[in-house]
Amino acid sequence: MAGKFLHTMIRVGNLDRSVKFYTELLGMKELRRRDVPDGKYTLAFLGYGEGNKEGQGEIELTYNYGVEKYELGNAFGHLAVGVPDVKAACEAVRAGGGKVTREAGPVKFGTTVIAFVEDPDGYKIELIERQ
Ligand SMILES: C[C@@H](O)C(=O)SC[C@H](NC(=O)CC[C@H](N)C(=O)O)C(=O)NCC(=O)O
Ligand code: NI
Repeated sequence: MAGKFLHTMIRVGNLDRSVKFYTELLGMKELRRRDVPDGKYTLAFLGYGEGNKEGQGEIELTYNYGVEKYELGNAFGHLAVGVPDVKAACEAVRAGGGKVTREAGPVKFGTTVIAFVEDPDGYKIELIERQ
């Protein structure tokens, strides 16, 4: 079956808090937002460049009215973002009040430089060094 990866959806407890994190600290752009009062939820789609329009994946932030916290469980791993300089990206996240949970350095048993940061809901985001 032909297909195209479009997005990953995560539920967040405060939409503007998450949009601020992904745009101001990770450099994404809010591409569109859709409020669905009948379903009591709001969606915000974020990504780099034009997102799906230029073949890039997007993150779909889902806010359910009045739900401020979720149990993340032990199944979710991480989202991954490619950046030219992981160490600098970690410093930018830290300077913006974000949490770096694994400092920049070669991946265990490998050579690619990675780091991990957490978003405001505690979802892990892997930063991978790539030009
Ligand atoms: C726009 C598209 O990418 C969507 O994912 S909307 C799908 C819709 N989402 C929700 O209902 C989100 C709120 C819900 N309370 C939740 O937390 O998942 C959805 O899942 N619709 C169900 C359906 O059967 O249409
Ligand atoms: Ni979706």
